[in-house]
Amino acid sequence: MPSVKFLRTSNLVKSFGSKDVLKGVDLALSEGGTTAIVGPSGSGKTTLLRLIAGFENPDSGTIELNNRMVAGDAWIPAHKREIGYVAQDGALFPHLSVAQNVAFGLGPAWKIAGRKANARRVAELLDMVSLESDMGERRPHEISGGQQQRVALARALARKPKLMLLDEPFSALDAGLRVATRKAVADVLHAAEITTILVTHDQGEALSFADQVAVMRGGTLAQTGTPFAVYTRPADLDTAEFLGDAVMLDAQLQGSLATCSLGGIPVRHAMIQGAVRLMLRPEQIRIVADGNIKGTVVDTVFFGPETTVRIRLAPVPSIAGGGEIITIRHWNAAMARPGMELRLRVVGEGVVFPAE
Ligand SMILES: Nc1ncnc2c1ncn2[C@@H]1O[C@H](COP(=O)(O)OP(=O)(O)OP(=O)(O)O)[C@@H](O)[C@H]1O
Repeated sequence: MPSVKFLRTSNLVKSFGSKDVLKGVDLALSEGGTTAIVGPSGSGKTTLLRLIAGFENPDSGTIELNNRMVAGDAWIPAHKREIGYVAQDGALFPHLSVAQNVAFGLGPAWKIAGRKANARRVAELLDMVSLESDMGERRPHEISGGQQQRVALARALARKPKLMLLDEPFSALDAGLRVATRKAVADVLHAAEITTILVTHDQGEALSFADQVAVMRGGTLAQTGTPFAVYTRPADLDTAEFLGDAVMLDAQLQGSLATCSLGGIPVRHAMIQGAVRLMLRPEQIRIVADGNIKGTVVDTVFFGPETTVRIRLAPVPSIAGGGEIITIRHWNAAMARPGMELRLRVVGEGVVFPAE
């Protein structure tokens, strides 16, 4: 029997004019979980989020939320779905103070509760997102981008939503603030046990934020799984390359051993045999003092904490292979200078795809 899911979209289809944006999306979320929908620009991520929120109607397919049909065979409007929504730019009202922005999120309850109760609740919400209550007097332009996003979150939390939808809420922030704000937002949502969907085109953000990652491409979900599973066992080549840097080599697969210029690499769950494309993540390839696999440094790029190193693999006469250029990373720039000959070792398993 399938497990009961908090949110389930079934075969969701949506077009705008002649453009087919969603071509049958099946997504299921467990209660309290965090899902990241990641995919290239234009793949349909925001459209999916807007259908779930109730801002748009699907052409076909259904959405069930918390044991209710909300779209498809029935229609529950956005304001009755108990959903919070934080947009890319926070969308705060510029003419209202921070406290007034948050109070707006209380909705009709704001009119019923007394002034003191409202002020208390606003202070509570600001505290939840780690903002000092004296910030309440300020206007949005008087606080930082990260603080603005936290105010937007406080406003979205005001009505105690069961599901929080975050549409690229960190993308306008600079790198340091982005990481800190993301962590703060994740902690708040986790503590409040709110089921969350984050839309992002940033792989690192998706992998670090969520316990389920759904990879969207061309209006369908190419793969859904834990961050570890989608990163280490991508379902296809495009997903492999979208989720991070990949070292791709031609290989011959026999049983569960792929033979290539980097030696014999174990492969799990191989569905094919013979000529394949083998994928390894760069961090699986280590520079070692001693070993059979040789390569020569072509060039390097220094990034601070790490250096990317392009290496031309030595010829391997036994398989008529070698000569490929691979890119790996190393923490010590001095270990790899152009022209140096290195020894390499592969750790872990590879993933294979049909040969092109
Ligand atoms: N209201 C609309 N009318 C017409 N076309 C639309 C509408 N909304 C979205 N589209 C089109 O649908 C496609 C998918 O858009 P969507 O915003 O869902 O993608 P996305 O994956 O969120 O992209 P991005 O990361 O760039 O925001 C795009 O080609 C977009 O132009």
